[in-house]
Amino acid sequence: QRPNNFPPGPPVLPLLGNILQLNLENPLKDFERLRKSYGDVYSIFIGRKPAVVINGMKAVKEAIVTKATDFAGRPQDMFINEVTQRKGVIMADYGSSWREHRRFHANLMSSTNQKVKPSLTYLSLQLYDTFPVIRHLPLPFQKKAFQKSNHFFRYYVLDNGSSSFSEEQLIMNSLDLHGAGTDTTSNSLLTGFLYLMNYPHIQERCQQEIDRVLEGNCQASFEDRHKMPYTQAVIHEVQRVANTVPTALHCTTRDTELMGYSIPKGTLIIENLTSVLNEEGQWKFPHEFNPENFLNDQGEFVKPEAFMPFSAGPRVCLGEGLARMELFLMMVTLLRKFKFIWPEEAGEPDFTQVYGITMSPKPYCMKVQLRAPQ
Ligand code: HEM
Repeated sequence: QRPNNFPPGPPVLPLLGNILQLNLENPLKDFERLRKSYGDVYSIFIGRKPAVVINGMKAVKEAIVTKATDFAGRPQDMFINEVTQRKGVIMADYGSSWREHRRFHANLMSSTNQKVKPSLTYLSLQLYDTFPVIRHLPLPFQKKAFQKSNHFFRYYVLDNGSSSFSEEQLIMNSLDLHGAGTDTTSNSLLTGFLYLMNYPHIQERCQQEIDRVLEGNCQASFEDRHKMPYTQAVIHEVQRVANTVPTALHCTTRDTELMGYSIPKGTLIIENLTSVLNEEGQWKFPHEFNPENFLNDQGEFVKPEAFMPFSAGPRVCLGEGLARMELFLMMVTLLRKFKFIWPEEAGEPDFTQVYGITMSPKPYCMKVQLRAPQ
């Protein structure tokens, strides 16, 4: 039974709840269908466990920004909590350990993020784990990676006397950052190049802008983005359609209210970010790939409020700054050097995403042509 004044939802079967009404391989269409019947805030039962699904910018904002701390918890009774032993940042509940670790990483990132190089601390950890072969190569990067990783570990162990810092926490935190930071950025890039190959006029317009702004410079810097409104709009539009993290799981930290409904403490919250990124009324072209979604009539870059691929509020993505920098520098550097072509023999492109904690495009082939030096 739904508690008093709980958000409405479909009829519930004993023990099974609503799981027969959800396609567990990809529930996003079901979430949208249920929204049409029950509104922006509704409830479903996953077995016997109630969950509230929050859709659309207005409701999502009220929950995670206006009522920020009320909705900043993470569920603690799931299988993943056993695996992570309730440590780390991502699945840690709202509380002092989460706060201390989040602050530690945020400080480390921002103190070193002033220039591009410092993010090597994180990048090197990721690269080192992803491509173990680099350990055996005599690359200058090797030494840097080691120094930076050592810096990270030393900083963690020495500079933090608090009780929530421990070796187990360090391991879980490293795994969290590795997990959260690799698939997300690389899947966004994969989606980006899939679209750019199939919208060659958009790719060319980016290249013209990049050539013009970087003329005479050997490298792009993150600051150059202010001079590249069109490329910025394209990268943001890529993130919008890539919808890389389609939902975020939260948990209420106290009895609270949302859009007039009552939600008890400890309720699982499914924040449907997909429903914001393609919400009608928020975007000029919600259902197509179109950089105009981020450009005003003067061709200037503008970021609508509904652009929330990193979520918002206290649990907003910790790596947002790093991810935005990575996406910009990688896209600009690659587009400057190469032309990306959809191979004729590949037939019609399939833009359907494969559902998961992170969404990815289906595997595809690309033709890469070196551009004449600009
Ligand atoms: C395009 C790339 C990325 C996207 C779209 C993305 C998106 C997200 C989203 C939607 C969340 C959940 C927020 C919530 O619960 O409301 C999240 C959390 C998180 N992300 Fe990212 N992310 C990206 C890259 C990164 C990178 C590069 C890192 C770090 C190296 C990172 C670290 C984290 C961490 C640690 C959390 C958990 C924060 C917390 O629970 O307090 N992410 N991200």
